[in-house]
Amino acid sequence: MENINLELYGLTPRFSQEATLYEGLFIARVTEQHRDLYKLIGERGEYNAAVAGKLAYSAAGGADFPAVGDWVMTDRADDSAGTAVIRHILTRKSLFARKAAGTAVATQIIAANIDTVFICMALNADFNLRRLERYLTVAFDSMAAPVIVLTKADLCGDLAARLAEVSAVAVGADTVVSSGKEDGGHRDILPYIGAGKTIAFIGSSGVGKSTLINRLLGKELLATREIRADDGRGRHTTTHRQLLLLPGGGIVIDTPGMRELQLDHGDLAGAFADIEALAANCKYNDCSHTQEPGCAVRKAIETGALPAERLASYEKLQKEIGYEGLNSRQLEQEKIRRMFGGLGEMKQVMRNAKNKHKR
Ligand SMILES: Nc1nc2c(ncn2[C@@H]2O[C@H](COP(=O)(O)OP(=O)(O)OP(=O)(O)O)[C@@H](O)[C@H]2O)c(=O)[nH]1
Ligand SMILES: [Zn+2]
Repeated sequence: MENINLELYGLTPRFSQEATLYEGLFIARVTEQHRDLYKLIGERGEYNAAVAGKLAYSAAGGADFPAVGDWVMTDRADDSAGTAVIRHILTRKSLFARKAAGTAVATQIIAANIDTVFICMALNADFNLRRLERYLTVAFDSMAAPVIVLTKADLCGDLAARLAEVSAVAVGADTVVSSGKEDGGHRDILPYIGAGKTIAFIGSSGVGKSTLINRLLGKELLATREIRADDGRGRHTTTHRQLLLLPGGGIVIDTPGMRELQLDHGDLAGAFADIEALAANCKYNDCSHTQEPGCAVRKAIETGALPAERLASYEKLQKEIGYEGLNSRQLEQEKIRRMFGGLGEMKQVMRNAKNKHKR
């Protein structure tokens, strides 16, 4: 019987404490998800589990389903006598979610309990400040701490200029530079990684996420682009765990969902703290920053303190989030299953959501 130190997998007193509420059940972390089947790591090692019928039945559009990174309570400590059953999900400290296709409110949880998310953007043709703003919005919404990683520094002729541009949009997030081509080219991200801390990488395809993860793992576990091209079997040909321990300490989550993360939820207030701060000085509380007198935002654009494109992308994202209104965190916390029990309650939720975005 193995004896696993779950702290290495990110177990903290806060989760242990919550687990004591469920006497007779066993705590474990989700390391892989394959449709309805989950792979978990528990005190006795890895085992397979499925979701309890009751949990599945009450799950509202996926927000109540476990995802990679979740801490869960199961009915057995291993699967030696059959697949275990997941009975509860412990309260998430962060989560990445997306709207399930074709539905208005159903949310699919992509990954949970990530401490730090590295937003990767390459310093070549991929470089796009507007996209960076969108990723920051998603990251702030998740409650994971964002760190911007500018990759492929070896392909950049004017690093200082790029850094200056990024610093104008990177409100509240650190920025580091990496180069996958150079030995130790990932050293600047190391201070953000430590034992028991869970990290993840997001960013466009091809920016070098797998390359960075392989560096951290110290081996070519993930197929990077040239390897994939060779064998023609498509991405991620090497079957790999979706939650992995790093040899130097820490846990990396890399699921297909994280890689394809759509930019549909976001916390504008976090990603656009500069605009929110300016707006606090507008003469009118509900200033739309279009033609109202005493608008501090427009004034900042006139004086050049705020780039006009930044306000434009703020407005665009605001519109996109708009009526959808509810961010993933609200969905999680308020449990839509109960919220949409009655129309009156739903209206109240919409009102709250609208007020939230007005602030
Ligand atoms: N010049 C240069 N190339 C790099 C660097 N990092 C990665 N690459 C190359 O960029 C390509 C894509 O890298 P990947 O690590 O597969 O990118 P990814 O972000 O994991 O891509 P997806 O798996 O599609 O999401 C590969 O050919 C890498 O060798 C870098 O710092 N400099
Ligand atoms: Zn204004």
